[in-house]
Order: sequence, then structure tokens, then C-alpha cells
Amino acid sequence: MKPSSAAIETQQVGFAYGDVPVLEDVSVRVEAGEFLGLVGPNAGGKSTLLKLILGLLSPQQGQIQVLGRTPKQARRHLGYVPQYPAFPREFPIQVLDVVLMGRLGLAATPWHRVGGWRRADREIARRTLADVEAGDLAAAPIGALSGGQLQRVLLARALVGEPEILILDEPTANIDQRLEGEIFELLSQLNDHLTIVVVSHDIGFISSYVSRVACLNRTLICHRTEAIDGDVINDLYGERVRLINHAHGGNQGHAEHG
Ligand SMILES: Nc1ncnc2c1ncn2[C@@H]1O[C@H](COP(=O)(O)OP(=O)(O)OP(=O)(O)O)[C@@H](O)[C@H]1O
Repeated sequence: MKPSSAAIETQQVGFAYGDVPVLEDVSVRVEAGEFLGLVGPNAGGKSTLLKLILGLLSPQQGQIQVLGRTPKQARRHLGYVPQYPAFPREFPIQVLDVVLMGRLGLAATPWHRVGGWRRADREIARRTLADVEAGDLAAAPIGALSGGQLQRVLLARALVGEPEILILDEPTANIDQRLEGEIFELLSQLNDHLTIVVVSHDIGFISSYVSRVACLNRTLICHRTEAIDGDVINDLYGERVRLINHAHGGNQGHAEHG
């Protein structure tokens, strides 16, 4: 594969856990500055594709480039908001320390190991919390946060490493629709200077915010928003899907699993 000028490019990527194939022949190109929504049914392989892009897994077929490099080489330029927080909520840690975790691995000298964070790191962490409108939460214990507050803090943790690409796996899965709108407004603002890839179940909702929607169900069914119609949605989610137009202008429909 020639060095790619895209922010992210996958070519004919295949991946299986053991002998269970999860992704087949997935080729997608995300340009710098795009805000891509990745949608698809449960178990369609969305999280797996994100983990491949992040270099947490390696493809068994095909190739992936991120910022023209291998995913592992590009890792420090990626911010990641995982689907579920990987730390126990009852862990006695303050919000600011959670955000600072996003700076681990950035400095050539691991300052955090030799006597705490530098003042500059703390300042950047505070500023990033303020940027996601969570500046007042710096001293709060992580276990005291609401779902929406936790998502903002995890977003700050992903941003504090000053990434070029932000990758989010269902960032609003556990919060109500009003807060979901607020988070996506924030992402739209961040898209002014960041490439964003966000996984969502809800095509109708995200299509009001993202610049393009790609549909994944083991393979990439569609990667041009304008090509998404009832047939694509049926291919994607099967017949048990209801299509609902969202009041706030979503033009595609809402996939209801049932
Ligand atoms: N570590 C793992 N080991 C084995 N199988 C896995 C592992 N992680 C995911 N899978 C399986 O791979 C398939 C794809 O999972 P993945 O999480 O990528 O899908 P998804 O589209 O993100 O789904 P969801 O919307 O439910 O999060 C599923 O059948 C899942 O059970």
C-alpha cells in the first residue's frame, strides 16, 4: 500500500476472532477534516474496526494506514473515547486525574513517574475540561458523575493528548437525548480542527451532525450518505427495523432493534 494522504484508509481489511469472521473486505477512506458516522447493527463489527484503526488489534487481511503510517505509529495522534469506561467507577480518583491519563505516554520523560504531573500538564487538563464545559468538575470524584458528565470527562481525556483524529464508540449510548444533542454539538465544534469518527446505532440522529455516514455489517454496505435508502437500511438491520423520521431534521430514519 502506497503512503496514503487520507486521515484513515483501510484496504480490504478482514478480521476474525478465532474462526468467527467479524470483518470482511472493508475498504474505507476518511479524509482529514471529515466527521464520519459509522453505523450498523449489534455485532456488525464497528468496535472491532475502531480497535483495528487504533492499533489495538491487527488485521488478518488487508492494510490500514492512519495519517500515512501504521496504526501503532500513529497512535499518539489519536484520541479515543471507548464504548464503556474501562475503569471501575467506584475507584477513588478525581476527574482531573482521569483527564491527565490522556497525557500518559506523550512526554519523552515520564514526569508522572518521577514526582507528579508538571504544572503545564495540569493546566492543559483544566483547560480541556473547560473546553468540554466540565471545568467545574475537576475535583469531583469520578464515581459521583452523571452519565452525561462522565462522557464529557472521557471526551476531555481523549482530547488532552492533543490528537489529530478523535474516535468515539457510541459516546451517547447511556445518556438521554437532550444530552446526546449537547455532546454532538460539541463534537461539531471540535470538527473545526479535528477529524472525527463516531460509532452510533442511530442513523437519523447522527446524520444531522456528521458529514458522511458509512454503514457496516461485517462488510461495508455503503459509505456514501446519499446512497442510504430503505433497501440499504434493510440490508443493514434486517426486517425488524422501523424507520422513523427525527423531528430535528434527520433524513434517513432510526434503526430500532426489536
Ligand atoms: N474479544 C472478543 N473475542 C471474541 N469475540 C468478540 C470479541 N469482541 C467482539 N467479539 C464478537 O465480534 C462481533 C463483532 O463485535 P463488535 O463489538 O465489533 O461489534 P459492534 O458492531 O461494535 O457491536 P455493538 O453495536 O453491539 O457494540 C460480535 O459477534 C462480538 O461478540
